[in-house]
Amino acid sequence: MELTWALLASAYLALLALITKVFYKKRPLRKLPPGPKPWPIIGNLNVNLLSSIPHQSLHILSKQYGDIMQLKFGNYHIIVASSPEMAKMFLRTHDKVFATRPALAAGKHIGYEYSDVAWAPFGPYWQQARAFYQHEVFSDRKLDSSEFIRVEEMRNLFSRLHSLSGKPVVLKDHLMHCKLSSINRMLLSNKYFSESKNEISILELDEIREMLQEWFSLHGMINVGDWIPWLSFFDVQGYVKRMKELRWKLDRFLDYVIDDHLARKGERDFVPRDVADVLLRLAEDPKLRVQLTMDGVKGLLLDLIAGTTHTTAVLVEWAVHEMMRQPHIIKKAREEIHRVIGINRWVDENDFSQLPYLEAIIMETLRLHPPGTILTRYAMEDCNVAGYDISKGTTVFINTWGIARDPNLWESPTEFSPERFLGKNMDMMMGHNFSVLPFGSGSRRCAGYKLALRVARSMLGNLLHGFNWKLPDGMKTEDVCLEEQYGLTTHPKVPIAIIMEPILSVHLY
Ligand code: HEM
Repeated sequence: MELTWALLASAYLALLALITKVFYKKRPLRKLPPGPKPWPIIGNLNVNLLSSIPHQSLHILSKQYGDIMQLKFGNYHIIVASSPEMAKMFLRTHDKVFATRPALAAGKHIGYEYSDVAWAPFGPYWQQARAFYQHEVFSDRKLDSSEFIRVEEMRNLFSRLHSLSGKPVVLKDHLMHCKLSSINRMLLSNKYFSESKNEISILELDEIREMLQEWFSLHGMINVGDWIPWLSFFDVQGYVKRMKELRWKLDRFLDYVIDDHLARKGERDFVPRDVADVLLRLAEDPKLRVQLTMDGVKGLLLDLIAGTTHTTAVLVEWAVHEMMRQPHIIKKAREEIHRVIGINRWVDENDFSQLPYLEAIIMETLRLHPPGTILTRYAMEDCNVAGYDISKGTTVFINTWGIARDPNLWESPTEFSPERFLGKNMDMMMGHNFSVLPFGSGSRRCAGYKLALRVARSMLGNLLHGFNWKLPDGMKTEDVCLEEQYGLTTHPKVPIAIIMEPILSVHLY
């Protein structure tokens, strides 16, 4: 009897061993980057990360865990890179593995089902869309031919500021107004918003400004439903509800623009006159490598409109905030401009090569206040990075804000000092020098940097050239706020109101 039991027990154990061997392959040990211990269910999505400014929290965490660290958002792995060496690993060495973005709710709802360039997954559609931008919008020829629009709109801005001289103006609103008018005319041949009660249009200026503000804010939120999918149904933070509301408003605007263009297309002797016309013609092209849908047309237009209005306005805004705290920089920059340009004309988009101090101010602003503080990537396959095993499906954050403030790389890193860039070339900001990456790097580098730089240089240059800047009575230079408001573009938390006093001849305004 005992022998039978012993035989049965041995047979059972042998069977168990066989099943285990067949069904459970031994997992090789994976080497993972260090990181804080995740909590059950939420992982490291703790209150600190959700409520604070993410690039600042990640910067602090990376000091403890190193320049490559692992977090968990819900059940998903996140890798944070915080040094030039690690940034280079993801953006250059393994660019092909990480050349896509995670599919988050913002991309679905307000990135037109991932059909704009910024959200589109790496592949033929994204390549086709970037090539379209390159040829139809950002080539030097196209940018030169639309310069007159930007010049006209900038003059309109200066004449508005001239009429408000002596009164405090919230510069941010005026910069966005100007950028919005320019880009809509460049892309759509029309502004499509009204600037006063006497004009009638599909939207008022304030409405479109608020829509774009919301677009940028929602892109910057950490939406818990993206990382804990079973919670997405409840939309606990209400972000998806806001995205859907915004999508409705965007559709109303963009459908109107598209219908207006389609109506003109029916006219005799029609020739495409703007980017929207060309996109609508492509949407009907059966030979296109990847079909372009109406959502795609809207997504591609929206990227350009939003990309231009906020980013460049935020860059100029930060420069003004920093300079108002150090008036000697304003004086030095204005002296350079008046010496080189004289006082009888405005600064052109092409004058920058003769204005090294202005260029250094823009570079220093891009270092200290990169409008996009974190670059986002997504692993398309398993990859070994710096000896660590990164699995397919991992999201990667590259904290460019933290890198550009690293005391090991930059002397007095939090100090605004344009002098550090005197004699240096803007090329170093274009993704080759991994200690300063305001436009990103690799395949997903900013598509619109050429336009951005033309606009920022002439805008900031002319604000210095044509106006004295004064703080309102009772406000001291040290009162100018440098706190950040996080979003897809991180902008000053408290917008500055300054008094702009014209200094050139009246006929120029
Ligand atoms: C100061 C101005 C600007 C800054 C600092 C800036 C910065 C950036 C950054 C950091 C990225 C992410 C790059 C990466 O992931 O490696 C980006 C992407 C992008 N930017 Fe800009 N940008 C600016 C202006 C513009 C303008 C004016 C446009 C268009 C009119 C634009 C269009 C885009 C697009 C479409 C992408 C997505 C590229 C892709 O995923 O393939 N940007 N930008």
